[in-house]
Amino acid sequence: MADATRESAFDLLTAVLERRRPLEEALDALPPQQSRDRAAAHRLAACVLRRTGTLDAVLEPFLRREPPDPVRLVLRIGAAGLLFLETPGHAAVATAVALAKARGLAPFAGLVNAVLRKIAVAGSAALADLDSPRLDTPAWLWSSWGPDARAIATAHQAEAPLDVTLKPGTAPPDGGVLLPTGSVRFPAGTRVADIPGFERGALWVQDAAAALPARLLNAQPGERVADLCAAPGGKTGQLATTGAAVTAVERDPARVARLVANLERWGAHADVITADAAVWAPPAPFDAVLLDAPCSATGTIRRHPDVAHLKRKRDVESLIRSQDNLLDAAASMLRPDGRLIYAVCSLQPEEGAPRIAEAVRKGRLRHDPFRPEELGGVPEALTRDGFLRTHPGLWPGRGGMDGFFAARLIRV
Ligand SMILES: C[S@@+](CC[C@H](N)C(=O)[O-])C[C@H]1O[C@@H](n2cnc3c(N)ncnc32)[C@H](O)[C@@H]1O
Repeated sequence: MADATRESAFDLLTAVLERRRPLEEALDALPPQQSRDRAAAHRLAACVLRRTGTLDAVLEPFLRREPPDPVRLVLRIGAAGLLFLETPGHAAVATAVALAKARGLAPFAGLVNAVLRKIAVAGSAALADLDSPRLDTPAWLWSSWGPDARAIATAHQAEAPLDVTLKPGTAPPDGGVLLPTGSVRFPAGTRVADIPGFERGALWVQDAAAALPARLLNAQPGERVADLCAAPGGKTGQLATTGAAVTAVERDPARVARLVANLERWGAHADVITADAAVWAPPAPFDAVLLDAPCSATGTIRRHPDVAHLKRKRDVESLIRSQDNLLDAAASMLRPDGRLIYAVCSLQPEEGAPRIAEAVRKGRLRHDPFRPEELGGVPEALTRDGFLRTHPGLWPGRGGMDGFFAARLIRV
């Protein structure tokens, strides 16, 4: 019998690569009988997505002709186990052969067996001389990242650590490392539910870089603050625990429900509005607005390796139109001299500085550069123009961080 983890991983990978569904969505859609192996299947599928180019390069010399896509998937799963997940050779080969049979690919079982046995014999020597960071990165992304491409792509090869944001007054939990920016970091693979304080809502999962935009807004007690595009609410939680009066705007009702449940668990209060932030008008202007705009999310590839497979260059072109619209809307919500933080979890240059230039050109906002003391914990993320630019290659000795761009604008 094929093993359930590999069958689930095969189904997850088919959903992502054939049906172009996000990996998280595919995980949620696993039938209940497969959900027991969810974590292991997720890890295996994520490894294949992270290392697809390398796995195909390793398989290449052993394939005389192009196998059907599902057979290639079985081979990638088997090779990932052998080369990256320390699966013993005989187990990786036997489970891949069984998987081929279970998924109606019995005529290819002999091929799977022969190819994987050869890779098992070669071991890590099969990886020698391969430029993995480059092989595992789509060409359009590599070229868009300029001189940082190799550092970013190298960081993408490893599983990301787990970062949490602490509610003010919470002591850093045991086992975590307090980062210079205030987030607490746990080793990759840590289950958040196992961290003391999680159950009582004293902390929530948020990458160290993702925690910076809300800090840079510097919300003060009593200020009226808006959080636009708010769900699942990591940034709303940060703002609400400053004592500011927070209004969170989110358009997707299912995600609003998650946001409300999260705020309740954290004991944080915000007025939650279900609306399109590009058209919603507040009853009175805000002192400050955080706009965490929808984006290509390429800054989260190390956590969501499916993004590198699913996003296309043309997606960025349509996203920047909605970013410009949301910036216009955010400007309209601010009082004179009110401040706006624009943030995106993207590594794509078009979603960063040019959006700020466009907003400034329209005349209602001016750029207010971040000062070095505001980014004391991560000075390397401050650009010469006064923007925040993080990427996974920063903090190489500490486990990196997600890719974020942020800028501050003032209503004139
Ligand atoms: C990057 S996520 C936001 C993450 C969130 N700020 C946090 O820190 O947890 C983007 C969110 O924006 C929402 N969204 C996208 N376009 C929107 C719009 N025009 N108005 C309101 N919400 C929007 C999406 O439904 C999604 O929940």
